[in-house]
This record gives sequence, C-alpha cells and structure tokens, in this order.
Amino acid sequence: MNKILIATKNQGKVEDFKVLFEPKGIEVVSLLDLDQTISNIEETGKTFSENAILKSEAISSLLKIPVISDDSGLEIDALDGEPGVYSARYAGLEKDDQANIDKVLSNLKGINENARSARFVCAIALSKPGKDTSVELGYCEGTILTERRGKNGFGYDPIFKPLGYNCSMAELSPDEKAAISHRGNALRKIADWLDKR
Ligand SMILES: O=P(O)(O)OP(=O)(O)OP(=O)(O)OC[C@H]1O[C@@H](n2cnc3c(O)ncnc32)[C@H](O)[C@@H]1O
Ligand SMILES: [Mg+2]
Repeated sequence: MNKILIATKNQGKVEDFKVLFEPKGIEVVSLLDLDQTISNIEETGKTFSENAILKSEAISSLLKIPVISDDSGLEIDALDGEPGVYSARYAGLEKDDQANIDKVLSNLKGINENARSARFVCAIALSKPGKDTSVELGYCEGTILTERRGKNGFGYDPIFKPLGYNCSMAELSPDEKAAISHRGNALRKIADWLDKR
C-alpha cells in the first residue's frame, strides 16, 4: 500500500496522520482532497468505535477503495466522561475549537489540579471492499490545564497536559505528539492490518 484515504474533513487529523504514515512511504489523502463533494456522515453511534465504523464503511462502499477513519475525543473524569463522542460539537453544532475549550474550562472552574484527569481516545477503523471492518482504540492519559498553552495541533490540544509532561499537547512538536498520542497508539495497533486484511 503506497497511498491511503482517511475518511475525514478535519485538517488537524490529516496532519497527524501524515506524520505517522509518511515515514513508511505511504501518502495520505483525505476527503478534503477529492474532486467530488462527500456529504457529511451522521455520527449517530454511542461509542467512538461505532462512529469510526460508520465513517469508514460509508466511504469505502461509496468509493470502492480501502479507507481508514478516525473518531476521537476527550473524556474528562470530573465531567462524567464529557465531552466524549460529542467532543467536536460540545459548544454547538458548528464545530468551534475555541468555544469547545472555553466550555471545558468554564465547566472545570474551581476544580483543582489533582481532580482534572482526562484522556484522549481515538478509534481507528479500516474498511476494505468485500472484507470485514477492523477497529482498534488508542488512548492518551493526562490532565486539563486551567488555561491555553501552545500553538501546535488542533482541537483541545492547548488545554491537555499529557501524563509525565510539563507542557500542553500543543507545545509538543508533531513528531513528539505522534509518539504518545491516542491516534498514534491506535494506529500502531493496526499497523500490520494495512497489508494483511
Ligand atoms: O469526523 P471527522 O470528519 O473526522 O472530523 P471531526 O473533527 O468531526 O472529528 P470527530 O468527529 O472524531 O470529533 C473529534 C473531536 O475531538 C477532538 N480531538 C480529537 N483528537 C484530538 C487531538 O489529537 N487533539 C485535540 N483534540 C482532538 C477535536 O475537537 C475533534 O473535533
Ligand atoms: Mg466528526
């Protein structure tokens, strides 16, 4: 395999996948690169895995090629796992990273550092025409900061401090993030499926 389609319209995810795939000589393309407009797939699942499968199967059966999808988000223990599968639309339907961060910070106001544990979760699904879909989960544990730090990455990265680090995810380089991220961890689990399944 020398090229893979990621069924996403999130450029931040695409950049993460490029860092993970390009060293293996695999070119990454996304729904943003296609000439045809692909309408949004409704994420009606209750879990990251269900949503990832919905996305990879829909696009793979439409285009009749192998497809990888990613459904991911942030689980905050003090908020009973919110925003979870609603991470992209936590502050409203129109997907606004800054408004989502503001909502998390406001909901965690007054909660001290040792009660701010959280994790990023990523489900990656691989669908190939005529074959069963495979799905795997990756995690990255950490805590939620009280203010934004750093400019790299996307989404909630500026307020997420990975376990064992003294900076936010947005202060790590793309390579450093790939080495510890939920996305990197999920992808490392499925690496050997790419050619075999
Ligand atoms: O469905 P696609 O088109 O892939 O793009 P999306 O942005 O809607 O993606 P999701 O439905 O999987 O929602 C995931 C949200 O979780 C957050 N998120 C996921 N991975 C992240 C990461 O590595 N760093 C920061 N935030 C992340 C971010 O807000 C995403 O918008
Ligand atoms: Mg989405």
